[in-house]
Amino acid sequence: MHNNSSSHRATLIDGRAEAAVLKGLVAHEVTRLQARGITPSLAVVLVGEDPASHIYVRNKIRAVEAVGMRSISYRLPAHTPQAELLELVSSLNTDAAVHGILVQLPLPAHIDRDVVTDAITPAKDVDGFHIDNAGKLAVGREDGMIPCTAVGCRLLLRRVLPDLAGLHAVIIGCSNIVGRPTARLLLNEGCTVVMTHLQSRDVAAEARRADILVVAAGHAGLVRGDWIKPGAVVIDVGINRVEQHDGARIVGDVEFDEAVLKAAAITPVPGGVGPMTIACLLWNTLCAAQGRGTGQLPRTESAG
Ligand SMILES: Nc1nc2c(c(=O)[nH]1)N[C@@H](CN(C=O)c1ccc(C(=O)N[C@@H](CCC(=O)O)C(=O)O)cc1)CN2
Ligand SMILES: [Mg+2]
Repeated sequence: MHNNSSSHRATLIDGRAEAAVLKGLVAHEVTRLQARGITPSLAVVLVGEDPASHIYVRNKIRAVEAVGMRSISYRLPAHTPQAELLELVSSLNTDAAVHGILVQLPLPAHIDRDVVTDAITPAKDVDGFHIDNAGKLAVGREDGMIPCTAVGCRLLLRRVLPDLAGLHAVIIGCSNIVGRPTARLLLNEGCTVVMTHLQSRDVAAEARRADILVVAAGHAGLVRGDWIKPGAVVIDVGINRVEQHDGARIVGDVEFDEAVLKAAAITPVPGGVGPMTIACLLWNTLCAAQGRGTGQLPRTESAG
């Protein structure tokens, strides 16, 4: 995938179309489970008033219900004591009618995120953040729950690169939600993976070596066109709200207008990774109801 001509524009990787294909697959499987008297159920817990979190939670609940699953939502005030949140998690763990449990992040500062995620029964941990699930992925196992955004990134990459083995993948940003699990999945695919972060000496130089560049730094416009090797595939995980003269706009971490002239393929923001995160959450909830981890997603026919 190499193109240097000045008229070149990258292929857009359509996350909405890809997500629709996956949602269709989940909806079909939900029908089969319902025929056996099982309705997959997801408990969604939101603590506090973060406006973006409210939107994400609302979108997740809609998506859950659109594929025929059940959602149970809990909205707790920002001052909720950690012990109270842990009690709720504990009651959801023992409720046989609840298959998946999701605690929306970020949590208020007085709550220890790790304590809460580790309180969720690993088999119901549809975010894949529990230390048992993270640990499985860290040692190359994919029989646990795998974080939704990472699974989504891999699916989008596979759409344009059927064989990832041997490719040089550079990840910018090493969060437990995105960067680290995505690195693990790409390592499992046979990529050479470089993980970069705030302390990395020369992130641009690392990025320029990438066949696959995954950017999850949370920094609008961080990646410029000259950071991208011609023909690279760019996955932009960033979601940044920027104010402009004509109102607010959502942009990624990649300077899209520059990158589109260099990359072979790129995910847009919005409409790239974001919709896949939600579709993969539905898949994980289905898997939890089936009593198994995320597993391998079937290779779907082209979405677009
Ligand atoms: N418990 C979790 N918390 C958080 C996660 C997570 O996976 N589990 N990820 C993010 C937020 N997130 C889901 O929770 C999320 C963010 C954005 C999108 C999305 O579809 N974005 C749109 C554009 C955004 C917009 O228009 O506002 C897109 O990219 O097209 C989905 C999910 C942090 N917290
Ligand atoms: Mg997106």
